[in-house]
Amino acid sequence: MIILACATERELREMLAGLEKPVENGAVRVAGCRILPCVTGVGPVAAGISAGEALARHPEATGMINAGICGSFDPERFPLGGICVARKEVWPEYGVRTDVETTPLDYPMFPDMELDAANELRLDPVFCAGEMNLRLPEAWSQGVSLTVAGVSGCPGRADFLRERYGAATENMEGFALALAARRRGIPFLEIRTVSNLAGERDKKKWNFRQAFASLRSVLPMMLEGA
Ligand SMILES: O=C(O)c1cccc(C(=O)CC[C@H]2O[C@@H](n3cnc4c(=O)[nH]cnc43)[C@H](O)[C@@H]2O)c1
Repeated sequence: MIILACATERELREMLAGLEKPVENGAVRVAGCRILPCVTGVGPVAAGISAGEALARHPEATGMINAGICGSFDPERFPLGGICVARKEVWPEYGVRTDVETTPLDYPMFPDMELDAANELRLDPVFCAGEMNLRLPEAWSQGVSLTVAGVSGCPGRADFLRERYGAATENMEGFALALAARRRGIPFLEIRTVSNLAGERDKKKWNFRQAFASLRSVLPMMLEGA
């Protein structure tokens, strides 16, 4: 059974739209795959708590997908409405903050867990998709995904994060969910659709509707042939 974790009801609804889904003990069966829908709430704290609860309640979970909308640092490779796959998750706010930047703490989040850096998790989306018997279309761009509690609210912050981390996209839950899956030892995939440019405050330039519409195409493509 795969946990499908989305921050909001709306994102979850779009992910499951149009798919046949007879209910089985809270899970839904979609094209032969058992999926447990989970609304995590917005932000890394809510997501971490929700992931812990879901994994405790469902020790039989064999994988986790995090799906939702995101901001893009690179509109050429990750345009509005585009589907992107995280190949690394970074939590840039974990560390020592100066006026200039945040340097990762020497102290690990979990002393019994080795991360790639104190606040980074390398992901392996192709391998994890295979482990979950899912397709990962090659057309979906892969990039570094940042998880923040504070959404980038100006171009300067977005420019800094893009340069510092080689970041492709920004979201508010991915790192927490990836860490929970890593700790449990199950495969993890993060698939997001772009709703806005990171750091762009002009809502007329956002396109949440297009990002939600793109979410509808994600599961059917991943389940093709399943
Ligand atoms: O009020 C704002 O400035 C603002 C800017 C962007 C997004 C929001 C949201 O309420 C959405 C948060 C929700 O969606 C994901 N998301 C979407 N775009 C971004 C982003 O640019 N930076 C971080 N997270 C984003 C996020 O995962 C949340 O679940 C508000």
